[in-house]
Amino acid sequence: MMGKFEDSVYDLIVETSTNLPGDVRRAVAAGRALEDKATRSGLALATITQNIGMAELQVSPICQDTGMPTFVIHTPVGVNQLEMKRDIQSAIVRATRDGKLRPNSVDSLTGANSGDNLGEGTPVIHFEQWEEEHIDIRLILKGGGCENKNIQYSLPAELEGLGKAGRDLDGIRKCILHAVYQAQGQGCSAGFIGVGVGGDRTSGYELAKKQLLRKVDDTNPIPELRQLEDYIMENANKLGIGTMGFGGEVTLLGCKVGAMNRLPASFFVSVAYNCWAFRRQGVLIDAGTGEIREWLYERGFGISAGAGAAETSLDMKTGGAGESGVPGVHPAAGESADTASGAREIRLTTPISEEDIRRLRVGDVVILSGELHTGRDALHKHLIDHESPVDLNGAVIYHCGPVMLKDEEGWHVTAAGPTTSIREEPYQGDIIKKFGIRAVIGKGGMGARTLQALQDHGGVYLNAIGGAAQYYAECIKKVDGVDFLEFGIPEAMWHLTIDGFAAIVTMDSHGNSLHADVEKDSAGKLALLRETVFK
Ligand SMILES: O=C(O)C[C@H](O)C(=O)O
Ligand code: SF4
Repeated sequence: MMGKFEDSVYDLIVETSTNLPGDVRRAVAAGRALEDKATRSGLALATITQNIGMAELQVSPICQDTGMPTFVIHTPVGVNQLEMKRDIQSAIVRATRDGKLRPNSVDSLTGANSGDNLGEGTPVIHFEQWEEEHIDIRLILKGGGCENKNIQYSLPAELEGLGKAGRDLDGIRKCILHAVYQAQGQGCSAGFIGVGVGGDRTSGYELAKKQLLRKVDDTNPIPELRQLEDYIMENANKLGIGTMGFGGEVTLLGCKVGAMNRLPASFFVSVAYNCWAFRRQGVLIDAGTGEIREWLYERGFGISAGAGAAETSLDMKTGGAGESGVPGVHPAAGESADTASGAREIRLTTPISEEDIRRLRVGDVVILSGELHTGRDALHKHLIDHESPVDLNGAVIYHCGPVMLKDEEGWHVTAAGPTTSIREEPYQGDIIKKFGIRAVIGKGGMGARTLQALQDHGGVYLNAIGGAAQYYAECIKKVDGVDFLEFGIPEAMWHLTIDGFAAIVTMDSHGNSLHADVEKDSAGKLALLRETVFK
């Protein structure tokens, strides 16, 4: 029975992880059309577009964080759901082995990575029955960085900048604006949000996530909610947060709101924030054979996420491998050149001297060559009271948990974008000083303690483009080694040789932080949206 079902689920997983759907690509293209090309956000969007194309072409993960696989399934009465569950699990294991999913299931008490994406609570599978003849199976791969920016409000509430949010449509409006504001660039804006109004704390979030299954360009059948969605789409972009929190015109690409009944005492507004790498797809499956009958969202093939005109991504600008994959010519080492956006472009090779670092300013584009070392949560915690296995003097630490595959020749990088840096805020400043690190690469920015350490010691924070996992994987030329593989593949310390790795200085050694500036500026803009809109 259903002999092809496992293959069909495997195909759905690969498609979801590697080929961004048509409606999402069109939303990214619409965003690009609104953004000034010659800005940091314009560059970031161009890089994102390039990455979407590379992932499709190479059938490789769009982002290295392939998220928590979440299936929403409708089956005809009488279909064996236990058998389906086993097939889904084996498709997940196969997709992980093939590098289409990163091993992402971690034991919460021991920290052990199961290695195959199976474990207590993973994957998430919601079954429901229906009286149709086919099986409808939808999959969302939502990464941890944007999941961390989900937020739930309990009304009435007092919201920063917006004042009182009551139990009415205007109160909901304020919650949604606040949700976009508090995410800043950390969930890899420009994002998509699903909002659940009502329910309890659990069903409210479920409703919010279900909104993410709607097509980006659909219209809400409930008039008040349609109005609210339109209002949010128009006004959230006035916050000026921009792509990756770089500041700019485009912060939100989609907003979908649903409502359900609540208890008299509770009024929850639950917001599910999804990054631009909005990976969800679905298939209609023949309940007899298990074969795919139909894709439920337009597939991405041939749909440009670009705005049409030929524009410059970080990569093309710096003369690296462009969309054609043809490497260009880099300026000589250490040479700086001015670019169309007015940003200075500076080439550095590791190890980096204090003098070179002190010359960098917020807004500079740095093109790195040499070696870098990945490190995220487990490593930072470890380094606080242990020595490093390699010399980190003048070194570059990359907040990254890559997708890696091993064959006879050794390890290969399959996807390697940055992770959210703010999680390392409690450790980073001390670690920079203890080991003499000169540059930290990540995304979303860091806080006051790190900024102080950068100033005291002579260091910079470089913001890479979140989700651009194929783009960065191409800059990694060699895997030199690995330490702490026992932390699991994403958390291990990978030693990598890079060439032409481009990122933007967003915190420098002179006390400047673009993140602090954008946050302050957007707080001011949020307060302008305080007046009641829905009476
Ligand atoms: O885990 C990762 O690699 C990235 C994560 O999704 C993040 O946005 O921080
Ligand atoms: S790194 Fe960014 S794009 Fe990737 S899952 Fe995290 S939030 Fe999404």
